[in-house]
Amino acid sequence: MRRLAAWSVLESLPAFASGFLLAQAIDRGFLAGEPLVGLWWLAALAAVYALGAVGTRQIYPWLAATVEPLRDSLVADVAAAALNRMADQAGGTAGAGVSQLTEQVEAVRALLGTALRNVRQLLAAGLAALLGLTLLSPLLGLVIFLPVALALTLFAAFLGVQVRRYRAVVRHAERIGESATAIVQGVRDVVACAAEDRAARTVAEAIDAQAEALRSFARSRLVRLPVLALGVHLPLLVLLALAPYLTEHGQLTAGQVAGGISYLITGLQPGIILLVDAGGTLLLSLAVILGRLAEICTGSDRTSPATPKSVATSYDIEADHVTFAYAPEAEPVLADLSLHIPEGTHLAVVGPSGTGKSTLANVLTGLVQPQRGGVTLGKVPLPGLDTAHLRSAITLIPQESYVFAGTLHENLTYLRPHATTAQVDEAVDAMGLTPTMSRLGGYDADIPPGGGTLSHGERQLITLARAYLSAAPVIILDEATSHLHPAAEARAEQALAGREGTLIVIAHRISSAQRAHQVLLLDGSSPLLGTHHTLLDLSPLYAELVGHWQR
Ligand SMILES: Nc1ncnc2c1ncn2[C@@H]1O[C@H](COP(=O)(O)OP(=O)(O)OP(=O)(O)O)[C@@H](O)[C@H]1O
Repeated sequence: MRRLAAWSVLESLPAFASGFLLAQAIDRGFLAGEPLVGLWWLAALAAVYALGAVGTRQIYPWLAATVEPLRDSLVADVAAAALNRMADQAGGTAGAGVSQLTEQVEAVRALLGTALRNVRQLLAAGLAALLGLTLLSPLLGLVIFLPVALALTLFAAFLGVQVRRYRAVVRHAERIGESATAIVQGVRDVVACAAEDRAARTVAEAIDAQAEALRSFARSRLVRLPVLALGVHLPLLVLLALAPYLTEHGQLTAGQVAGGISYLITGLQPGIILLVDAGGTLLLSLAVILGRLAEICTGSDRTSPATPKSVATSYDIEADHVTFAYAPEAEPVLADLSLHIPEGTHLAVVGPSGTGKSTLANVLTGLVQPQRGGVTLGKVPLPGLDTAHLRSAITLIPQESYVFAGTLHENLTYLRPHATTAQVDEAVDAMGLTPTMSRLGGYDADIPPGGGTLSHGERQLITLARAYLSAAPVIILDEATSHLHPAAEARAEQALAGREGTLIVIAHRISSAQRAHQVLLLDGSSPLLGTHHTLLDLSPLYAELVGHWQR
């Protein structure tokens, strides 16, 4: 940087000397009736330009020597930070993240190269011109310096606002990329769940936010107008307005006026215009991208410090005084519910419609958070568990079967993509899915969007086989057998209960409760837990439900 600065002095020599030499050529040569002398001064000016060119030539190696090592160390820091942070995130796409960041480093390299080449050159020329002007005529120097200083102060005062607003633009652009990437990666799930509109809304919101951020940034750029008026137009106007008076009173010669105009037009004005226009956006981009990279390297871009999440080592489920309502003013669906489900239990949940059975499944899975009380898995509160771990520990199968466009094999192994053929065969056999598989033409049979010709029962069997195949120690079926006939339901439930681990069945038929070790009766007020037989004795509501089911 020091060498760059030193060669910049030589490079800006023409800007410093041009007005003075031009003034000499006019005053001592052409206006004094000595054209040859005038030409000599102009020849001196040409020589100074040649010297300046030597300075420019010497700048280039030092430009590269400044920019390239900076780029190398930035790439190393940023890639290391990105890889570290993605190693912390399960399922992080390190490759994409690092390539996006190294692109930003390339942008820094290009911007810094341009800034050091052009902005430095014109700013040095502007400064040299101002200095030359002051030496040529201290009075002119002062008169020009005042509006220029005012313009630069105004520019500097608004630079912070511009940087903040430009940073918001960059952040919103990143958000568009993130939300679009998430949707593209999960497009199969988006289509299978008919969530296209919601996905489109998510991206649209990010795009609207960026448009607003761009408008706000554009408004902050309006400050360039008064800056250009003060720094570029006013000095020339002042010089031209004062020139007749000052020359008449012997304060300035005609050559000095011409020299002063030359300083303004060839030195000062281009410097200020570039600083405000191209240089402004260039320096802003540089500041914002470097700031982003620094945040990534220091980890300060995360909204909250990453607290290490736990994993459960056992799978007892404990609900402790859980109260949950769908809205603050709504009646709680679950009120002060406490429940212990030891690992390995087969529990059936029964109750009239609307008493909160599905809600309980969502609370136990951590999909919704209770307003009071909490749920633990293996003594770890659900919010403290690593999300990926929680999702792989508890498989929730809802009544609406999630079958997506893909092969039958892909649908079966959705929760265990690396299952062996023997494991898949076992799951298919256990769920009684073999006839369906034969009908479809084997594991490679394509299932079209929406499930094609699959019956509701077949779809449910596919999702049940998927749950059977998953390594989840806890499976929750939320009326997931509602389309199966009783024998098929019994076969599937018994197979799932025979796996190691916990099975919670939100019962669709009384037979589900009869098969379970424990039955939880939800009736909207005081839940009851017992066996099928104890509840029959204890609870008229349960007896009524059983009677209703058996009719
Ligand atoms: N997303 C929601 N927003 C607001 N209220 C909801 C929501 N989901 C469920 N509810 C309400 O919460 C109550 C319990 O619903 P839930 O689906 O948990 O009951 P359920 O016992 O599973 O019913 P069913 O046997 O009919 O499936 C109902 O009154 C229901 O209308």
